[in-house]
Amino acid sequence: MKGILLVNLGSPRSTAVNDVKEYLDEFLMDERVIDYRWIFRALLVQGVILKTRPAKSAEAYKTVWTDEGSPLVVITEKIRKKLQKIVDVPVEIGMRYAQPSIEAGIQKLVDQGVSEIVLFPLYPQYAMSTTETVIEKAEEVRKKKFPKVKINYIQPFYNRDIYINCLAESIKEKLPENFDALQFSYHGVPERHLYKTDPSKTCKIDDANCINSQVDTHNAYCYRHQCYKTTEAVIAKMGLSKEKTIVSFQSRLGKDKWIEPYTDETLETIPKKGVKNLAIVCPAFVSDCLETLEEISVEGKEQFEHGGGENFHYIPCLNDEDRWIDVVKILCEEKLNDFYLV
Ligand SMILES: C=CC1=C(C)c2cc3[nH]c(cc4nc(cc5[nH]c(cc1n2)c(C)c5CCC(=O)O)C(CCC(=O)O)=C4C)c(C)c3C=C
Ligand SMILES: [Fe+2]
Ligand SMILES: [Fe+2]
Repeated sequence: MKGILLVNLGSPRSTAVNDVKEYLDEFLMDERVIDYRWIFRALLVQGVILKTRPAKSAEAYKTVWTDEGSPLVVITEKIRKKLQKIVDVPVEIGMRYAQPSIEAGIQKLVDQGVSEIVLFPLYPQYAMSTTETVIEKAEEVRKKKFPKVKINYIQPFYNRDIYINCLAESIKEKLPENFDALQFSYHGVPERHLYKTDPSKTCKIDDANCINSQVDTHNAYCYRHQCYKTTEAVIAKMGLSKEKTIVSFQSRLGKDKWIEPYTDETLETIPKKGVKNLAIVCPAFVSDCLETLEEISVEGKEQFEHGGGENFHYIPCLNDEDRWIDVVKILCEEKLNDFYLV
């Protein structure tokens, strides 16, 4: 029997400082997130970051938390429920970090008689810290606990027409009548991660070709390339000009160089260049979360206004919109059918 596991990033179990600390410990000790040798990672995470960040992050989580829990987990569960209504195999969720874990999700499917799973990492773009770590973790769990279970993984879908159409329509519907620019703010990653996922090791970060060229052997797994390609395809679909579009990267952590331009700096400076009315969307996230509801909608708005901006319009993620659920269904069904081919 077949089943579907939707995997998202995960959130702390509550906004208590200790729960946020436990979550950040698991998240940041992932070698695909902070990719230093174990000893240096432990020194940085446990010796520095976990001393102060949990209290600060707990305060931020409190501002977005709902009666049902973390927005990210609540929305992922809503996606599951809606998908379950339109497919005829069991659907469960699993989080890469914290609860409900990937292992718990697989266990729930196995308990319903499932032995072939389509696992959907809910990230449009590939990165070590997104798709790669989800597959790595799921394979570890599968080999250790469920060796008889087969898993088919859904690949990044940033360039799939069905997804681009869905995102373009969703943005179009929510755009204000008057806006000077539409900003696409993606979660950032350290520049180093782009080199690490380049199989040919030839990426020149400053070379615009990396962003603009079609997919080739060097950028096939390049997160930044995929973010720019997402933007390019969406604005083409919307009929929006490049001149009215801004791409930037948010949520930096630590002292390393992250991919540029940075969202916070961009928000402060664009009003002086004439962008007084801004619409902003975050297409690295399929569901709203701390990074969109607090970092962009609250902090980002303040940065924009501080820079002289007048109207800041945040465009929500796809969340549980019906048209997105239809895309999830199609992507899952493609992989469900793959099992027949092996
Ligand atoms: C969407 C893709 C994501 C990438 C790429 C990513 C990389 C990445 N993240 C951190 C550090 C943090 N991220 C945090 C929150 C967070 N990150 C993503 C997604 C991506 N991260 C999401 C969806 C969320 C929100 C989770 C939620 O519960 O709503 C946090 C925790 C919050 C905080 O303390 O600010 C950290 C820390 C790194 C280092 C990294 C790159 C490798
Ligand atoms: Fe993150
Ligand atoms: Fe490159």
